[in-house]
Amino acid sequence: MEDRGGARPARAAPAPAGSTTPAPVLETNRLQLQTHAPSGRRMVNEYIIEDEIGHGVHGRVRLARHAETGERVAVKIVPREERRKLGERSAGPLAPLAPVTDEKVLREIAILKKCQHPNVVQLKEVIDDPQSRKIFLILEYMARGEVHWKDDAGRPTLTVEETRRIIRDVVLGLEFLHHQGIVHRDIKPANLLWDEDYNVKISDFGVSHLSSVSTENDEAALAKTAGSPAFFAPELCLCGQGKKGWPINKAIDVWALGVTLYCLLFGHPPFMADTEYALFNVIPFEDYALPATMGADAIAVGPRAPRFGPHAVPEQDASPLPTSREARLVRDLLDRLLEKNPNKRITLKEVRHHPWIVANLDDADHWLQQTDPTQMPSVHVSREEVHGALTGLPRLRNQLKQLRRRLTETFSGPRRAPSITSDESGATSPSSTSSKQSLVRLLRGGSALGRATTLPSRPKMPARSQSETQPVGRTASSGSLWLAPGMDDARAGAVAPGARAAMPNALASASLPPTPGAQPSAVMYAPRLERLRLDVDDAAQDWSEDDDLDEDLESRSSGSRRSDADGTGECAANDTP
Ligand SMILES: Nc1ncnc2c1ncn2[C@@H]1O[C@H](COP(=O)(O)OP(=O)(O)OP(=O)(O)O)[C@@H](O)[C@H]1O
Repeated sequence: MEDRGGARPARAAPAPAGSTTPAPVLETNRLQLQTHAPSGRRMVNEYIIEDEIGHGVHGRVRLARHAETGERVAVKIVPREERRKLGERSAGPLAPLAPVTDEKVLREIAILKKCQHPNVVQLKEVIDDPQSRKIFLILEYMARGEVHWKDDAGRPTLTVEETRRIIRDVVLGLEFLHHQGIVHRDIKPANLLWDEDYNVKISDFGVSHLSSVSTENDEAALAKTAGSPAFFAPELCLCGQGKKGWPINKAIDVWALGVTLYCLLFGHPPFMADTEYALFNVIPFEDYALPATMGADAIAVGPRAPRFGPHAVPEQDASPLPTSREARLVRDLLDRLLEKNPNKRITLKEVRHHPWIVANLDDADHWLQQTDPTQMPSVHVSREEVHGALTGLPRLRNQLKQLRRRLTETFSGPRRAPSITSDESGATSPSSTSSKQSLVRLLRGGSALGRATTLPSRPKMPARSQSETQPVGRTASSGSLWLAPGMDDARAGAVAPGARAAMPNALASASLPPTPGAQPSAVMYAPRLERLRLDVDDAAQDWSEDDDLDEDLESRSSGSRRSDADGTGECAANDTP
């Protein structure tokens, strides 16, 4: 793996916001684990799993490579929680546990799907197999990892110009998020990742807030302390002490941006204390000090003692500050970002226009125009989309209900039974066994039903093995109009014309209007209809009741299970990464 830190060479000009065509986020409902024969590494669907990059509260992040295209991605492996299923409480402690996806993870996925911006880490695919205990988030790989901003001695490692570029990128990403109604809530250097070309992107939406999906009012949700205390805004600290007053809104991210700017310039945060409690009393009430110089290039900016609070130095006693334009501008920006009162704090739009931010740009006006988030389409994520962010059993049950209703309507609704006709290939209705297989396949394909004709074109994916009896179901969501699973149940139940080709013959022909002149035998037909209904019930049973699906998954995919040393949860026969 290449160097993920170190010196930062000049980089290519970043793509302006909104200039890239958003790639659709793939939703894959089927996990296939196998061994990549040439390397002996494990594969998760098309991705060859390589080294661990890091891990957070929710799981590990592994580097991976697409087997066909060679593209590198980061795979965030998130375990589901195991919980007792509803309705099985009475069965006692021995009742099997069901994998449940953490609400936070669902929210992170829903938010990431919405965020297609050059300065936000891009989600490419979600592999969510209801049979697996893990969810796999395929993210754009940020080759140079976290932004490195201080050395072991706590000195800044970035020059002032490098800091400006980083902050510029963060401002664009953050302004875009706010424009989408998302408050990140954990802006700090550790959540800023560098790509190969040293473009900075915002990552980690684990505690982010999206007002359109929140079940409580925005302020109450935002007031819950989340993130890192050193980056907490004064209004959050006061609220934590039970003192209300200032509103809690997206301005908390602007404050955290100010703390981040300070960290990058000076190698330490502006407010420090021995305990979290003490820190909560410093942040709202004390001014910050300025060191003598900023950046690795040690540009004069101070020193300046706090102007208010217990350590304040009266103005007449303070020594004059350096007057370079750079120093004046950066001090002005810091003061306005680290304004205690959120009502008076600078807005992100003002930050983007601030002379320190636009300094040294070839054409500041053009850049400002290109990076205006109000010129980008706004997308809406509903509460349903968060819960439908993944393929869950509730959605599957819904689809089954829809399918059953359709079958019932089709077969027993009309007085005249539909014709049993041959399809284009000359095949007639399938036998009950094959219809069951087809039906199960259809159901396991999940959202393929009714979606096939609505999908935008997708990136080329490698062909799957023909022997695979349960194909990976895929859907894609378009750049700004989301067709998130579960979002539109009516659509899931409707059979689009193009989707018929993928349906079992009996279902396809049954959903077509009766063929004139055909003479079906009601007597011959009735048992078949009954059989199909039973098949639907069987399939529902398979998917909602079977708790030992992980074993099934393993045996299907890779043979014997070994350890979970790689964090993927499921192991291929060859266990060596
Ligand atoms: N897309 C990515 N490309 C490269 N490295 C990444 C990527 N995403 C995460 N990482 C690395 O993996 C580490 C863990 O990331 P992750 O988001 O899981 O943890 P975290 O920041 O602690 O978040 P959480 O609190 O949600 O667990 C990060 O510190 C980062 O260095």
